[in-house]
This record gives sequence, C-alpha cells and structure tokens, in this order.
Amino acid sequence: MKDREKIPKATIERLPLYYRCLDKMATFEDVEVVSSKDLGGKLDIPSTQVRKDLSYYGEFGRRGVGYNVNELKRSVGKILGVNRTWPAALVGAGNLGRALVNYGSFEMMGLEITCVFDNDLDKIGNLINEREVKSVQEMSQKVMKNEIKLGIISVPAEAAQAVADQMIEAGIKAIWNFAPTRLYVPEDVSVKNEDLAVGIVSLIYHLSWQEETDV
Ligand SMILES: NC(=O)c1ccc[n+]([C@@H]2O[C@H](COP(=O)([O-])OP(=O)(O)OC[C@H]3O[C@@H](n4cnc5c(N)ncnc54)[C@H](O)[C@@H]3O)[C@@H](O)[C@H]2O)c1
Repeated sequence: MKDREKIPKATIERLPLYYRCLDKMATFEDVEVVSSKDLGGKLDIPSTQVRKDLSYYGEFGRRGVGYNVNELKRSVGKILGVNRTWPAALVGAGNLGRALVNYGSFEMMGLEITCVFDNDLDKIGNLINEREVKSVQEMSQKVMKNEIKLGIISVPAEAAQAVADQMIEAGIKAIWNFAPTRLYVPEDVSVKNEDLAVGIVSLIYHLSWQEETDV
C-alpha cells in the first residue's frame, strides 16, 4: 500500500461509492465477478480511474478476468474501516436528528448511532428507533464510558461549537457536522461538514443559468 498521506482525497472519497456498489452487487444482484469497466460504468467513473484508485491499496483482481465482488468488497471495507461497527453519539434529536437515527442503511457503512442527546425536556425520554433520547448533560459520561469516537451534530448552528467542544473533551475524534457553521477543533479531530443547502443552491444555480440561456 502507498504511503497514506500520498493517496489523493478524491480517491478516498470514491472508495465508499465502490463499497456501496459492491455491496449491492454481492447482496442483491448475486454478481460474482465484475470488471473495472462495469464497476466504473455503474458509478460514472472511468475504468482507468477505478483501477488507479484501487492500485493505491494493492493488487486486486486479475487482468482480463476482473474482480471477485465479495473479495473486493471485503478489502475495500477493510480499507475504509467499515468492516467493524463504529458507535456514534448524536446530539440534536430534532427533525434531522430523528431522520438520521431512523435511517437504516448507515450500519452497512460501519456506523451505528448508539446514543442520542438533546437539551429539550419535551424530547428527553422519547424513543427514536428504540434509542432513548437522553439529556445532553449525560453525553460526556456516556461517550467516555463507551469509548465512543464518533459524534454527530444536528443542533442549530449557534449551539454547534459548544456541543463539539463537549464531544472533544469527552474523547470524540471525528465529527459529522450537519449544522451550517464552521467548527474549530484540534488537529487530531476530523470534521466532515454536511451542508445540504449548498448542494441545492448549486442545482438552482444551474437551473437559473439554463433559464437565462433559454430566454
Ligand atoms: N432538517 C433538515 O433537513 C436540515 C437540513 C440541513 C441542515 N440542517 C441543520 O441541522 C441542524 C438541525 O436541524 P433541524 O431541522 O433538525 O432542527 P430542529 O430544531 O428540529 O432540531 C434541533 C434539535 O437540537 C436541540 N438542541 C438545541 N440546542 C441544543 C444543545 N445545546 N444541546 C443539545 N440539543 C440541542 C433542540 O432541542 C432540537 O431538538 C440545524 O443546524 C440545521 O441548520 C437541517
């Protein structure tokens, strides 16, 4: 395997796409062998790119034959770290938080939201997908006790930094942040910002340009 630092970010971001596609082929489509052309074709990624991405991590598949779907899925899963389950703590059991806790397919990607916190007395004690919403005051203790390393923030932007600070103090090392605000974190903590509004605005941008050129 290449030096981790030298692997392009874009390659790392494509790996989950390969993994999900391989999982679908293995689980629902009973496909045993796949070529880089077919795998890339399903994802709109050129076959040369698929081969290059995988080559950073070793030699997979056989020239002229293709990749064994299950073997490649296992290898990519191991590279991604999704071959095990990572428990996560979610703070903010509102509309988005509830949708995330109810979503059934994160486990396939190695994520299990094991505890949910909020500061609203009307929400504390409620069940979401069999998880009881606990007071955010209990978060640090729960995270430390269960050695949870992954945190999910779905509180309003104004509350996000304080929640992140609390998570980090408790030992969280990776934060999936849905609040539309920048988080300031130490170097050894990773943050992935998920800003859905930015995605939709780029679509609207294309729509509005299309309308202008249609006039
Ligand atoms: N709903 C969406 O589709 C959506 C889409 C994109 C981004 N977001 C972002 O996600 C976040 C949540 O959105 P929402 O629609 O679920 O809001 P919401 O108001 O329904 O939920 C927010 C929850 O956070 C809790 N909360 C607030 N401060 C807290 C604190 N300090 N500690 C613990 N809990 C706290 C509230 O009690 C509430 O239950 C927001 O930052 C929003 O901008 C939401």
